[in-house]
Amino acid sequence: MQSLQTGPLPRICVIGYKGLTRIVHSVLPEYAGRADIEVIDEVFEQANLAARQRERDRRVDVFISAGANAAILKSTLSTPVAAIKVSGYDVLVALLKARQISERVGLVTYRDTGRELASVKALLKLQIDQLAYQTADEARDCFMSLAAAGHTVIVGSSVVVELAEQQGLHGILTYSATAVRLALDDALDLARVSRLEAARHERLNSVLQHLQEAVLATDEAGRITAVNPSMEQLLDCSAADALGKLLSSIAPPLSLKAVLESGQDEIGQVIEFNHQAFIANRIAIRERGGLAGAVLTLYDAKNIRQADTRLRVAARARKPVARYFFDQIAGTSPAFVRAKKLAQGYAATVSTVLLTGESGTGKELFAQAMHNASRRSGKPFVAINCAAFPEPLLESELFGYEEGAFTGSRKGGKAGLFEVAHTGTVFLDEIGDMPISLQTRLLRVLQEKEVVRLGSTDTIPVDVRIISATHQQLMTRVKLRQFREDLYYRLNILNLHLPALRDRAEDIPVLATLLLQAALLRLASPLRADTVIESIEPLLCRYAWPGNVRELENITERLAVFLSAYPDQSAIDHNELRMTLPELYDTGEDASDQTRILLTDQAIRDALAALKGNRHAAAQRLGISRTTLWRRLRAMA
Ligand SMILES: Nc1ncnc2c1ncn2[C@@H]1O[C@H](COP(=O)(O)OP(=O)(O)OP(=O)(O)O)[C@@H](O)[C@H]1O
Repeated sequence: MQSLQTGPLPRICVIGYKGLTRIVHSVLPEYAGRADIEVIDEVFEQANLAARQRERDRRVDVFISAGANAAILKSTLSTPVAAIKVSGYDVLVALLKARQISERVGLVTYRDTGRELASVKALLKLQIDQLAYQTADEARDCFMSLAAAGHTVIVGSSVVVELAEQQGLHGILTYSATAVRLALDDALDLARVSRLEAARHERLNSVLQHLQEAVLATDEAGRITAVNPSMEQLLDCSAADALGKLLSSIAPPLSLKAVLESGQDEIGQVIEFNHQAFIANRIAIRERGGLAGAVLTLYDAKNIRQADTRLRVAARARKPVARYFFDQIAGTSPAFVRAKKLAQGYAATVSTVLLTGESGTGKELFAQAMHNASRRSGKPFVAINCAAFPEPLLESELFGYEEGAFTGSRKGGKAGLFEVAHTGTVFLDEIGDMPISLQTRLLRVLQEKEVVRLGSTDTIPVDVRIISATHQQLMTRVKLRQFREDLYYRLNILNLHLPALRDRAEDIPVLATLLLQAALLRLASPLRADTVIESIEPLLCRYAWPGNVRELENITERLAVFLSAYPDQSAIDHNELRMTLPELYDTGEDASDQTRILLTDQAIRDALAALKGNRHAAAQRLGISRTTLWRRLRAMA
């Protein structure tokens, strides 16, 4: 036994005997670096044992042997076997050697060499007695009868040559180095093909192993030839126990008999197995035109239902999206800039955010911008106002329902907002108004990351980020036991307070200008928002803005409609404006002050004239900043 090469080369094992192995050794150097070749010097049963051992240990890609040895190995091993074949030329060379010793030669061949030998005999003018064998015992018998017939020179395989030598006769080997080389070349080809085949098999197997679906295959008789781990689990039976058994005896409801008989595939059948519903596909396997077996694939009906839900949600015409980005959020006051920076930082995290602030301060705007600046951008953004729905409706909106969950429930059920928002963000506005029973369900979603539809027991995994908002003091509600404390801490991981508009007065003219300009544009008015806003700035800044930016939006909208009736700004009727925006005038201050609302160029000139050009005093009297006065004067120049 000898190993000439190591490494990831094709592994070849040559099993020969005496004379043959000597020839093999003589050619091995020619294969250095091309194959890892082991040579075993054994015959028949011993050779077979040695080969089986190596096959069990997966140490060999291809075996090589000759004559009866090769026939035995081929019938017992599943590893490929390349045979060293004796050619007519090899026999001719051996007979020529024999003729030098005697004119009568005994020839023992593996199986009958046929007509080829007949012509050789005629050419050599030799008396050749030929006997053929198939088994080891027959080889021995052939030799014995030739020896008994008085042959002194016997040509044959290694075993025959050895027997001759033991009897003091001449034994001449039929094998040649060329025959060995041909067998080695065949073996290299076989090894390459079988390695490719093994790699493909391994790849397929690993796909099968990792499939969530339960898969099994049978041969044409219905015996199991492959099962994956999901199927093992379902059958409650290991692959080792299942392989080779009749599927109909292990799991009659899964039988593939009908497909094996008809050759017709059965796709998408609903079956029940182990009290679970499955969708079953039974597919016939065809090889070289004939039916070679069948494959069964079972899909868990629950997973299919969930996938169906996702598909329906994905197919909804209007996708729930966030429209706002941070750069669309206007405001330059330090308090606002701080809040925006903090929100941008939060956007980069995965944590839950609680936004607090009065109504209309921009909480939803911030939630959308955070979503769009997060890794979830492009995924759904779903907002719901928890104060806007009665409890049962809010529950079904949030968690969805199964068909038949309640009277009037929609056919096919309905996905809740958490399902719709899967992989994205859910914005829960006015969270402080969520009824306590729903707070418990919400907490479950946060903890388990799964929802259960109304009327169902199936859990649906959801991956959502939650941003909630409130204008209330949530802690006070916690103390009054109107809000669950554990939920409060779950929601309030990151906190962002948005300042009221009156607490960031600097932003009022900025926002008012932007909002008015947008409103004027919508009305196709040529007026410039900045000059209008400058003229009413004191009035805007004096107002408390209880409705914050939303209220400012409403007022600028109204103002735009009013202004669009005046193509010439200087002709604006101040009393009419007062009627249009009464809340701004309702400050309890002297009415004479309020007449300055629309600060015309003339009003500025008048003030400066009265105060002898003192800009500081004029700005004070006009109720505007010196910068505003300076800008207006420059525009008037
Ligand atoms: N900084 C801002 N820049 C531009 N528009 C703003 C800004 N802040 C708020 N808005 C606008 O004001 C309106 C109200 O904002 P939003 O709905 O986000 O407020 P909210 O705090 O969520 O209100 P509520 O608590 O009443 O739901 C929206 O139309 C929004 O576009």
